[in-house]
Amino acid sequence: MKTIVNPERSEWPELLKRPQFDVSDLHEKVQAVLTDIRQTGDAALRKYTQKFDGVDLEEFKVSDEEMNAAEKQVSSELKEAIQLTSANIEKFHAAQKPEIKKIETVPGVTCWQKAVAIEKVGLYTPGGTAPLFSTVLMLAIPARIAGCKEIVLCTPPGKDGKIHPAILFAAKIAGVKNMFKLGGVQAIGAMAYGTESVPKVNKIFGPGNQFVTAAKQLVSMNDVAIDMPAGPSEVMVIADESANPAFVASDLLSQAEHGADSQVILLANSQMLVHEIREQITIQLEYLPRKEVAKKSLENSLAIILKSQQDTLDMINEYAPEHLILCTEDYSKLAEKVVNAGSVFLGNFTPESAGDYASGTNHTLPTNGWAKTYSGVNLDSFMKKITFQELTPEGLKKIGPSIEIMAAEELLEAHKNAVSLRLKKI
Ligand SMILES: NC(=O)c1ccc[n+]([C@@H]2O[C@H](COP(=O)([O-])OP(=O)(O)OC[C@H]3O[C@@H](n4cnc5c(N)ncnc54)[C@H](O)[C@@H]3O)[C@@H](O)[C@H]2O)c1
Ligand SMILES: N[C@H](CO)Cc1c[nH]c[nH+]1
Ligand SMILES: [Zn+2]
Repeated sequence: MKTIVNPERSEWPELLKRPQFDVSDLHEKVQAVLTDIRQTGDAALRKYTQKFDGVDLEEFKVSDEEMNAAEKQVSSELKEAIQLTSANIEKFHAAQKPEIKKIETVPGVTCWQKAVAIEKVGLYTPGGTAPLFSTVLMLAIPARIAGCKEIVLCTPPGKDGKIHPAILFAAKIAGVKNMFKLGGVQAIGAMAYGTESVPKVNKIFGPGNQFVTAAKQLVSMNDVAIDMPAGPSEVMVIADESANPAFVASDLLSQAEHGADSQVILLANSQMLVHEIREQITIQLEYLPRKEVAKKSLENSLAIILKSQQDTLDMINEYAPEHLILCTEDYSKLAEKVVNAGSVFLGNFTPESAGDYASGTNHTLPTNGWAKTYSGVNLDSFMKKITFQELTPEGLKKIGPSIEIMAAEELLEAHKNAVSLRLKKI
């Protein structure tokens, strides 16, 4: 992790770039796999599951026996933790249900919008290097609360053709019935086009590696909607003298351990503080099973010393982090001015892991600066809104003449007639 002191604003764009990997032929390769899946369905899924996951699968669908067997393999402590987490995710997302508000824009003209669940959704849970069963809960619980009729879940099989029991248990708790052993591009292609064994969906959700992200982008051009670009995890921590260096180090490491392509950024107000946090990183790193992954990610990462509060705020909003942790004396004031971030964590006792697992907020969040325009997954992501309107004759009399004038000016005589004919009958 390099330290940079008071960089010039002109240097910020280069400094704040996410790690770049050579993806020049990525889209071409991913497109070839997608085309094969579209044309040959399950046969292609079999071929690429063998090639990329190293396993021959006859059946992709997870059976009821597998689901039930998993329940016995999960410890009671883990089951309790999953149940507590699920209850909190449920509480937080159920509270997001929109109310129908009927608005009378002028007397006799009533308009309202109704949120309706997307009928068929596809959820992806990464499983390449870590069994992210928490992602099952983050996606499947809001999908169920929204009322999605068909929920399809894909996650990669291990070399033994099995899925981690905690992923299966989480899926069961969340009410998922249609689950498939498919990872990477195979999963995204199958859900986007449908195959003999996998149903086609209307919208695909979930994070994943560069292959998953590229496949989601490609299928979203013509075939299916997607939630957002959710790529390699990242965190930005803002610290001053009130921050606990050990806590800050643990938060930086918690996102660094996700993948070699993750990025963590520390914004501090003194060299001394950066030094203390670095010391803690060195100590804590030694105990991490994923130390090598975290070390690689720290090579993509930065400690930046900024003296001015305004610079700190501007840098947060310029970087638009997936996760933002504010460990400063005046964190409430600072939080109010944040306009670009996926999820914000306030104070010394709010670790980013709380949002990853158990507080109730969603951990599927926009990365790579997309927090400037996208929200994280929430109940709305699983719904679309239909508008309704009803006019009385009195209402049509009020707005009809304006419609006639505008339609005529746009040279759309049929539009005008639709009003004029009715006005003559009132
Ligand atoms: N932003 C978020 O909300 C969020 C949440 C959790 C995880 N993540 C990110 O998700 C990612 C998880 O990645 P992962 O790799 O562990 O799991 P993954 O499930 O995304 O990918 C595994 C799949 O990649 C495919 N694959 C591997 N090598 C390939 C190749 N050479 N060509 C084509 N396909 C190939 C395989 O089919 C495999 O099943 C990490 O980058 C992590 O940071 C992001
Ligand atoms: N931090 C990840 C999102 O960037 C989500 C996650 C899942 N498990 C642990 N963490
Ligand atoms: Zn995490």
